[in-house]
This record gives sequence, structure tokens and C-alpha cells, in this order.
Amino acid sequence: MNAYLEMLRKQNDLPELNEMRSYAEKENVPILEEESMQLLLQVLALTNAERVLEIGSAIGYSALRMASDSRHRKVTTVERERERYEQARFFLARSDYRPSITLLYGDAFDYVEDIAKGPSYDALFVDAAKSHNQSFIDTFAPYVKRGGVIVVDNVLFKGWAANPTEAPKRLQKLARNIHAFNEWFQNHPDFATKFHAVGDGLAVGIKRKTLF
Ligand SMILES: C[S@@+](CC[C@H](N)C(=O)[O-])C[C@H]1O[C@@H](n2cnc3c(N)ncnc32)[C@H](O)[C@@H]1O
Repeated sequence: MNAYLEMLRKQNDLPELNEMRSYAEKENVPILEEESMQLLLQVLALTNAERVLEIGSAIGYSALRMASDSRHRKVTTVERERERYEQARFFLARSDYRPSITLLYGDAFDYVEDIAKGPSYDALFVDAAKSHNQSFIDTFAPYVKRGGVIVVDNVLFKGWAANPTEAPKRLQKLARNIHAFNEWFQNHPDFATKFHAVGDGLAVGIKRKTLF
């Protein structure tokens, strides 16, 4: 069944995406799983998200997927690892969607002032250091419009968020941290949040128009 869905999905794939996926696999760069991508793109389409802020570009794969999914969409994406940023620049430079993507190098937290000066975003996609999920949302959600969406990847963390003691010892703290974040996001009065068991787990929070 998955092969069938993959065949359907790939019918309107951009040629450069295959190259990016192969690079990611070869170099062990984590990119968004396809099931999660489908949900992310659907959420962005349903909410007419034209301005998207992404934290964690890696090699620019999800930024390109988001930008190429709608003619009117503009994606700003931030990556703090030099090599990944350079690789993203390399891949995106050859894409027709380059003008729709603003690729920034550095720690996302260093861009708060710049982001605060611009117009608000329709969506925020958090796919960076998992231990900072809450800080990313505390810091950047104020620049998402009310009714906009906040999407966070890896909220299941291979199932270890539910059972941190089953994670390898070195990852147990992170698993507990992700679980604490999930509870915080689920119960935050500013967001209507739903969790989806796709890929490594995707949380989608809608920034409420009025507070509860
Ligand atoms: C899972 S990868 C992103 C994958 C990408 N969204 C995709 O699906 O194609 C996470 C990336 O976030 C970056 N990152 C982590 N913390 C960050 C921060 N504070 N600011 C900017 N980038 C960060 C990491 O260097 C890493 O490349």
C-alpha cells in the first residue's frame, strides 16, 4: 500500500527532490518523512498559508516542498549548521522556486529581532533541536497570526516520548523533555493542538483567535 501511495505522490515530484533525498540518505541528514510531509502540506493548504517560517532547514528539502506546493507561498527557513546551510544553498540555487525561499544561516534565536520587524507569518514549522521546542514556540509564535498554525515534528520520538525508560540511556532525558513539551503544547490555552501518529509524530496547533 505504501508503495502505491508513493507512486501516486511522486507523479508530480520535482526532479531535484530525488537528488536531495539521496543526499540526505547517504549523508545521514534527517529530513521530514513523507507521511508527515503530506500532512504538513495539507495543513498549510487548508489554512491558505502563504508566509511560512521554518526552524531547521537542514539541506532545504522541506522548504522546497513547502514552497513548491503553492504558487503564492513564501518560505523563510533558518539553519545553524554551516555545512547543511551550504548544501541547502547549493540545491536551492538550481531550483525554479529559489525566489520563494529565504534561506538564513545561523541560530534561529539570533533572528528574532529581524523576524519581529516583518509582517506576521501564517505558519511556523518547528523541525530543529528537539529540546528547544518550547522555547521556539515561546519565541516565534508571537509572530504567527491568530488562526495561523504551528507544526512540530518528532513529537513521538520513535515512541520514546511515551516510554522514556525504553530509550537508550543517552536519549532518556530528551525523551522526557519531548513528553513534557507535548503536555505543555496540548494544554497551552493559546493553541488548539492535535497530535498525529504519522512519521515520527506531528503536532499541529492552531493559534486561537480568541483566548479560552
Ligand atoms: C531534522 S533537521 C531539519 C530537516 C528539514 N526540516 C527537512 O525536513 O528537510 C533539523 C535541523 O535543525 C537545525 N537546527 C537545530 N537547532 C537549530 C536552531 N536553534 N537554529 C537553526 N537551526 C537549528 C539542525 O542543524 C538540523 O539541520
